[in-house]
Amino acid sequence: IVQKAAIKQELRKPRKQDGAAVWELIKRAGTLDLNSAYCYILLCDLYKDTCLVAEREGRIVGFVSALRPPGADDRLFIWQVAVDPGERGKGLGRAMLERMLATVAAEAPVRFIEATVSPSNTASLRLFKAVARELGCTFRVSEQHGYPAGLFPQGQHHESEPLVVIGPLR
Ligand SMILES: CC(=O)NCC[C@H](N)C(=O)O
Repeated sequence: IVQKAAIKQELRKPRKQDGAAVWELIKRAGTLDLNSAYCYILLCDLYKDTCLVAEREGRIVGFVSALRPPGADDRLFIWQVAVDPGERGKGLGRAMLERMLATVAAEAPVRFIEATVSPSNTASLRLFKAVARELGCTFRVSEQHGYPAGLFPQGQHHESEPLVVIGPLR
């Protein structure tokens, strides 16, 4: 039996000093939209209450950015979930989302967790489905919502980003 390697990392709120390492992680992850380093420094500073990093032996190996959409105070929009390629398959993504939910819900109730996930990002879809199962509530993908490919600049050939909705959470 292959024992799942014990996950030895710390999940914590980011600091602006983590921004550059988060940018490097997103670049390594390769499946996400790489935002500017400035964007990640700002997220780790001004949005630290709804962001989280996983640090292992001094390296940033995981990151989640989220926000409360203005005017929808019972929703939590998960922007990016990034796991270092070397740390995949150990439940880190799920551990980070569960910690994020627990932290944010302690401040104010969360009834719906939302995200956009491209069809090719099957690992991310599996992760959100697992979180929905864990929470005992429905998971659905709404093609009408989210960000269709047509919203992106022609030359980028960006995939569509359908909206994933988990909830209502009990
Ligand atoms: C949940 C998640 O990681 N979504 C990714 C959205 C988008 N492609 C991005 O990378 O920001």
